[in-house]
Amino acid sequence: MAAHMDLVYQFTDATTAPLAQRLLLFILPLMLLPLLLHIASRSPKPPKKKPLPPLPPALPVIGHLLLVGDHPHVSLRDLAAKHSRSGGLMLLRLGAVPNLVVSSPGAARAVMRTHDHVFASRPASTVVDGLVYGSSSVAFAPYGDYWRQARKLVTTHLLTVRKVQAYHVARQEEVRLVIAKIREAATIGAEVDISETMNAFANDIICRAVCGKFFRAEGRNKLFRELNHEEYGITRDHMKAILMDMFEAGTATSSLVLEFAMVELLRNPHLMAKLQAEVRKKMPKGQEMVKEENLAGMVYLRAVVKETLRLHPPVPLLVPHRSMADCDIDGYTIPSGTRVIINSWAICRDPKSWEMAEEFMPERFMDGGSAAGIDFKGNDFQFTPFGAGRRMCPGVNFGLATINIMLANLMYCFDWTLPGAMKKEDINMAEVFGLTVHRKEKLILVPKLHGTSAQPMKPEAGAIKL
Ligand code: HEM
Repeated sequence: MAAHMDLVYQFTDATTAPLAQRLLLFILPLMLLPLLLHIASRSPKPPKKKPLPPLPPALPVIGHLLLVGDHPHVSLRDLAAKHSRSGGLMLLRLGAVPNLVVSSPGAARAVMRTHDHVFASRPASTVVDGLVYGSSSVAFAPYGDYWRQARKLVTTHLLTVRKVQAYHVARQEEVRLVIAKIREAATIGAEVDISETMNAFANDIICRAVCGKFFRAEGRNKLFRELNHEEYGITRDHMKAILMDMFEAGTATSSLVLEFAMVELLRNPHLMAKLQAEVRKKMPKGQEMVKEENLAGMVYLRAVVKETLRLHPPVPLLVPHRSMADCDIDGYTIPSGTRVIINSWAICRDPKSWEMAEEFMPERFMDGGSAAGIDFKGNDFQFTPFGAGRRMCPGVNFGLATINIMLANLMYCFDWTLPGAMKKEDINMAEVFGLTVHRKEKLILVPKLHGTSAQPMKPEAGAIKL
């Protein structure tokens, strides 16, 4: 009994029974544990944050900057193949900025369709600010009221299907001027600088639409005069920025497609012959030039243009997007403010989506072909040369009208060869990367008038600049 009392004493008297105190401290939590566990299991858990997309190993400060070479679309494709799960999402730190790289149709759909409202902004860039009146152009403006008004202005006044059709006379006139100059070159056996000629042509087409017929001669400014900037709640400077944007966005893109189409057709003479046969067959006898109303039945022409856009999308990484809120995709968290690079070039060449992906094969888009139903209208995420969603290119119809009529006429009026002893294997396909990707070397070709056996008047060296 005395021993028992000793024990009780030891537990209760803090000064004289330290062993009992320590035992109590040990046993009490054990006794309370079931109760604590029960309470914890009933209280709401904070949501578990999803992980960031995979990042390749990075260097301090510069992050992944050195991993991106002279051809970012190519290095980003290779990095994504190595580091992202099924090639979809990967995070790169380029300097201080986190960049989400999108490299699969599924991830592109998530960014430009499912979460389009989150990713529809543009990152700020001081370079762009200097160039185009402080990001006030349509292409670089952040998402918001200003962008909405600016986009509405260009679509309603310049780029609707009806407006684009209304310019067909101007387009036909510009095509006629180019064809006349190439005819001159063909007659004297001169070479033609196709790169330069197509660029000037695309620029003149935009000029006619934006500035009116007499812009060059009289400095008049048709659309500037027509547009009431107050109606859109924007300043005159903004209006200038928006219309200048049309030259930037519309010239290089359309002319590059024409140039790459010609390069691919020269590299594949049997396809050029097939296209020429279609265009020449569909034309009424004796007509001097292809007109827009003749284009309707030219299905192979459309397939050639599509295939050119697939292998050579002029804007291979689209224009960067920016997220405006945290967003979960495919089990990853994408933090607000992330810059988004969509590698449309890589997706357009991915063998998982395309049969013989690296081959120029317009037949894939024809009836019965492996990509027969696929289009670039923003619904097929394996093929987005114009982007998709809110930021999709509003100039699709304008660009295609320019490309189709010119390519049809180049095929109808001339036969084409490479200069001198150059063989198709000698064509240099090296590219230079910018916002658009262009060929390192200019495309110089020799035209021969179709349907004439007459020899050129006198062979002449040097390319004609139109
Ligand atoms: C073959 C020709 C063309 C191609 C391949 C092309 C491609 C593109 C691409 C990839 C974008 C960015 C889409 C995105 O960020 O997701 C874009 C934006 C844009 N394009 Fe085009 N484009 C072409 C022709 C044109 C033409 C002819 C015009 C106008 C005359 C034009 C005006 C614009 C504008 C204003 C934007 C900015 C849209 C915005 O940010 O809301 N484009 N284009």
